[in-house]
Amino acid sequence: MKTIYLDNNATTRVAPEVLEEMLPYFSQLYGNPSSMHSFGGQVGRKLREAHEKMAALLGASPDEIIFTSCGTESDNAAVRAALHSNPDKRHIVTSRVEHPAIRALCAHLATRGYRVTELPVDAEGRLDLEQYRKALTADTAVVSLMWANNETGVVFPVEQAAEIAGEKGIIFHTDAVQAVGKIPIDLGKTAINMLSLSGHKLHAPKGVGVLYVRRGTKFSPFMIGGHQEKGRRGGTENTPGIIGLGKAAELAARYMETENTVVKNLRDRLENALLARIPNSRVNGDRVNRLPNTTNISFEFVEGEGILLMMDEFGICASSGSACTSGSLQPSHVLRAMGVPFTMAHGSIRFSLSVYNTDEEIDLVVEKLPAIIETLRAMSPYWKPGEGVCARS
Ligand SMILES: Cc1ncc(COP(=O)(O)O)c(C=O)c1O
Ligand code: FES
Repeated sequence: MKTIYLDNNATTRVAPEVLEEMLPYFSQLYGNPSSMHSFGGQVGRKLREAHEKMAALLGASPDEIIFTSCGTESDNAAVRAALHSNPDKRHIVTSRVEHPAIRALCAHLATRGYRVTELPVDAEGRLDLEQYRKALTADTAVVSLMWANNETGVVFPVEQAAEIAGEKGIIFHTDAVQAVGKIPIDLGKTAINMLSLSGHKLHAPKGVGVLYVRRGTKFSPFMIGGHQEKGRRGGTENTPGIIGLGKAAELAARYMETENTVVKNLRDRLENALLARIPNSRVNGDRVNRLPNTTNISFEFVEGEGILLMMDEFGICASSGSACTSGSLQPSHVLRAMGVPFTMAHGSIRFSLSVYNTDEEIDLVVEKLPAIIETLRAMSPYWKPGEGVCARS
């Protein structure tokens, strides 16, 4: 059975060009990039090239790019560095819809004497910039707001938010793991101090990420050790991964327009067809300020897990916005923050596309899903439109 992969916000396929670029660095060119000999030196040159390619994608300069092990490490390193360089300040501003890499970190810091403000979002998942401005105080050390939400694709106005923080001398970090490669980013034109991204969301392999640190922003390393990454991230580099992510950055720049035309059209076609064919369905999140590849759709009175299992039988991969898998009967914190009613939140599915998806794949999902929802609703004693009771709540 062919896999129809519509779960690209979870992880992406390594692009064939990326794999090809990486392969020699496992077996033939395995030298240590820090070695004095030319065998290692040639790998060091290739790493510098990866910094340049990543910098070009982000509108940064190569010495502002630090390669890390993942998005989570970049997020942790950024927030901790900001707190370290502001030892007298104890306040962190973030939002209710951040990825656990920030949310759980802030919850941890709250147990270590920091005060955390989690800004709310409206029903469309949007941030109120006035409320944000008011949350910033003389005690605020760092703001961390995601550029785009992994569950809904909603894009936050981080450039404006960074300006506002900058005016008050507050360090601004953004988790751009889902945004990079999908929307144009030109960091040279913004006041953003730090930005995180992850290779595996960008058609590079898992286990490599980037932390951008603006020149002039104080930074103390999270990983203390050797002099790698100019002393800002100790540890022998994941050379194939970094070289792969450099190549992926080059490809992302090339595919940016395709993401915003071809992929966006496929996403819109999928979304519109499902909404038209399936009653009691709706899109979660702002449909205007949204990533071009993501749609989060709720199918009322059914469980997301049931939909995923039935789609799996046709090889269709997507994600559910409910949290039963984590042992909780609560739907995702993102949908709860948006106030999505339980009957809707429990049946929410995230489809996230990539440049590798085709018209035929979208046609198949549009053909199969209405019957799946109908089957599940027929099994649910609560499928009485208008009355709104979740099958398991
Ligand atoms: C918004 C966001 N931040 C951070 C991460 C974590 O990235 P990684 O898996 O590379 O640690 C993810 C991955 O799901 C994400 O979507
Ligand atoms: S999300 Fe599983 S019980 Fe509602």
